[in-house]
Amino acid sequence: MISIDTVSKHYGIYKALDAVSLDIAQGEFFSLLGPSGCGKTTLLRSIAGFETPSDGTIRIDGQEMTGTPPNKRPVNMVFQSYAIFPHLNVEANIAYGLKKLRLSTEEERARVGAAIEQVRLGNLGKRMPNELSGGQRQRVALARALVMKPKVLLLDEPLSALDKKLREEMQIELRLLQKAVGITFVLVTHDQYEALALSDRIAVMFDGKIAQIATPKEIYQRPLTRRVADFLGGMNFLSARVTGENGNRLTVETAKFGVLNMEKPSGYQGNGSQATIGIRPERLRLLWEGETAEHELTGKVHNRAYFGETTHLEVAVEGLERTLSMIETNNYGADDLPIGAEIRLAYDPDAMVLLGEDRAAERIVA
Ligand SMILES: Nc1ncnc2c1ncn2[C@@H]1O[C@H](COP(=O)(O)OP(=O)(O)OP(=O)(O)O)[C@@H](O)[C@H]1O
Repeated sequence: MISIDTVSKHYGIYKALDAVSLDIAQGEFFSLLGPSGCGKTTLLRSIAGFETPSDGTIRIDGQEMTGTPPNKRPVNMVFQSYAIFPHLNVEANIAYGLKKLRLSTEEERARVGAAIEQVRLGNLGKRMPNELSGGQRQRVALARALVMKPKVLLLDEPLSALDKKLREEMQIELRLLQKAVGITFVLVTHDQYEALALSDRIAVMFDGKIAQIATPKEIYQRPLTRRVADFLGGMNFLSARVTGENGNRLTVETAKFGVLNMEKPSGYQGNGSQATIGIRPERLRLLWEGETAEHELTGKVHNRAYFGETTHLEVAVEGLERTLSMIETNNYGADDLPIGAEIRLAYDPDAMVLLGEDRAAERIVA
């Protein structure tokens, strides 16, 4: 549906995008995720036609887009600051873009009505923007884009102006809406939870480059590098040493987690090299008295933070340079563990991932 082939964008000698390639399928909910300045907005704006790549090509639906202005592309963009007209009511705002299509009054009314239904604005059609909540205004912005029946909807941090609770509600709705309308959605966000909750696939970007493209589960559970792992959530990093190689598997020795057989990561350095292993905090589990596990460690509670539904523990383990972070749901009493308490914890070697090297990026055009 969208095919991006070695697209670069230079601002003077600065590389905002550096040879980015990716394909987005018809009907996919695809997110561009990364920290501020990584180039995700530049990429989205290039798809929309608001930026012209310095190099590379963008195809939409098989059509090369170079030289095609934004209003001639089969895409529509929803912005962070939902640009709706304050002097027009909801219906007139949604109908605005349709005027140039010169539809019959009935058809225009039907399309506006359908869009209002899609975003569940119900009977608010006659309201003025200043009589709407932030979430409702964002729905108007969405309806305004959907009413044009684009093949692709581009969303630039559309929910970032909303408060946390409303944002979470809108995330669920956005996902349902996308499945209902079947349009390809491309979302830009720096919020990893938003990307995980909404997307079919995510591209994580750093320094103008794609670091990894995968499904939410894969990118969270099997990050390719330390930087991707870190950006997607909490991760315990352990040093290790590679001592053997067999096909795409490596034997890896760790200080406290024994000898592990792991998948070879990208950028693998060779036998004998130092390696980094990651395990997510929620994949370490407290063992209570009488409980045993095949793989366990002992340690001491170094710090504890109560978060209502969960408690985060920092556990000092002798022989490890750093404390281990753990997240426990508060059913069993982790929230009452005193600092200094001796504990045992279980780990699952299958939840551990061998991380590849992050390559240093150069953003100045040579
Ligand atoms: N018109 C411009 N002129 C010069 N540099 C620009 C221009 N637009 C963007 N940049 C730079 O290109 C880089 C990528 O910008 P971009 O807006 O794509 O980042 P982003 O990942 O979307 O970040 P944010 O989340 O902060 O918007 C940034 O370092 C930015 O300063």
